Amino acid sequence: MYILDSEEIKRTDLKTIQTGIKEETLMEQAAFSIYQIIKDLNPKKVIAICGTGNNGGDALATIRLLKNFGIKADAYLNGTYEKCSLGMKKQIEIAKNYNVNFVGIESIGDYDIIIDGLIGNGLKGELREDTKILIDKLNNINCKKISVDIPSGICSDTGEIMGDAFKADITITFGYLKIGHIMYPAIDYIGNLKLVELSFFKERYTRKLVNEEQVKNFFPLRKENSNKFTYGKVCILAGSVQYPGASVLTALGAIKSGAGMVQLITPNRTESIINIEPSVIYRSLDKDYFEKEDLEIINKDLKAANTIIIGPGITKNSIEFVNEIIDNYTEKKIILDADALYAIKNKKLRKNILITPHPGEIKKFTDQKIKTVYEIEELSKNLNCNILYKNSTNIITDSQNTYFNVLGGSFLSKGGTGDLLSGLIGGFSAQGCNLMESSIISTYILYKTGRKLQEEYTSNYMTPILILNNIYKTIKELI
Ligand SMILES: NC(=O)C1=CN([C@@H]2O[C@H](COP(=O)(O)OP(=O)(O)OC[C@H]3O[C@@H](n4cnc5c(N)ncnc54)[C@H](O)[C@@H]3O)[C@@H](O)[C@H]2O)[C@@H](O)CC1
Ligand SMILES: [K+]
Repeated sequence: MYILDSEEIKRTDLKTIQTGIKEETLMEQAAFSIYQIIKDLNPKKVIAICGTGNNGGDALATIRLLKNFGIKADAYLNGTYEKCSLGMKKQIEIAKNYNVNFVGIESIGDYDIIIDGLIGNGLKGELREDTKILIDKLNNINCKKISVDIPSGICSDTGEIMGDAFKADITITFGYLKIGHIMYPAIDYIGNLKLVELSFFKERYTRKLVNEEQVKNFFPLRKENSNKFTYGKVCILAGSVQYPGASVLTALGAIKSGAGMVQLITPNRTESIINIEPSVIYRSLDKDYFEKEDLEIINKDLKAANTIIIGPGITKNSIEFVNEIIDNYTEKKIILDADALYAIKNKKLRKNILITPHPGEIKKFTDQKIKTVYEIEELSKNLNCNILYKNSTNIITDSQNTYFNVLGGSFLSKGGTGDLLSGLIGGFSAQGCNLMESSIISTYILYKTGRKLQEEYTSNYMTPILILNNIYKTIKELI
């Protein structure tokens, strides 16, 4: 499923109109879908709060339909006729022909459903003071709230709250989801999100939502006629005397993803991995941290792998070591996680490298302020590598194509989940998936499993190991 920004939506609208489908046809389709959703709620009295743009037009057309089909429905126009868009002016004319009642601001508390048609895709900058006051008033009315397209006050491109925002129980949008629908803090204002189709001219776009169908397409299937070499080798450079557990979680993630061989190399002694999972090929360098000169000792191990994971638990002491890995193993797929990210400051990377920062880790390698999907895509372009940005909504990008994963939740907010995720990504990469595909599959499996378990175990009780031990249930749904 494609995710569009406000410009792409406008372009789609224009292209559709250029094919010969009129704007009012699209508006009527939008209104009819909203009408059907509202009708099923059995309302007694509905009011639409209409702005002067086409968002107001959708809301007003809905009121006209409700009234025409016997439901009490009025409208409030926030502005003057003169200020209205052509589409909205037309809707006002039609509404008058249907005797729609336009009420004053003093009456808007008397309804059991409020339709928010103030501002949609046309929001520009921070909300005007008078609009903020109106939205605050609406938010304090106790009734069911429905937003047309996107709650007024939310930026369609980022999901930011531009001063204030209408708090909806249901948001009904058209044709495509927008970036603003799937990012925090907007998600807290959107309520139940419903997507309805319009006769839009369909095209290909560069941003998509991660869903089961996609993951099934990328998932590496296994053949009966195969051996361990069929599924690749991943070499993990992780851990330190300070963080011994991180390496264990990474290795377990890699092995349970289906990689043919998983080698774990730690500076410190973490022999316990053998007791937990004897199939892991384990090697300790018997020291506190990785250092540059260790490369000679482990060169053969790294050469034998197709994927290298480096970073979980290594600490800042190993920056030079990480740099050597990046510079000397250019033909390998490399996943740089956690403290390995310190090494990439001012470095040009490669297309076969993935970095996996969470918001707090961005400052390990750039002073740039990174928040929006545009900034992440730009960062990917500048660094010349793939990025998995681990925020509440995950963003996975190679700068050309971007995927959003919205399945995460508070069950992930625990130390160790990131280590496990790196292991899974490395494991799928070893099996032949590219780093984007591996990130998409791994985040999907981990988050979907966590989401299901959370219902039984609660988010508090969840641990990375609990999720890992159950990922087979999600994998079964994919193969
Ligand atoms: N293909 C499409 O794009 C379609 C769009 N439709 C509707 O049209 C909407 C877009 O319509 P428009 O482009 O006319 O724009 P909107 O109606 O979304 O926004 C314009 C309105 O917002 C107000 N506004 C903008 N910035 C503001 C600010 N900072 N503070 C206070 N008020 C502000 C303007 O004064 C005006 O009243 C969509 O959200 C959707 O509801 C539908 O009719 C169906 C088809
Ligand atoms: K709206």
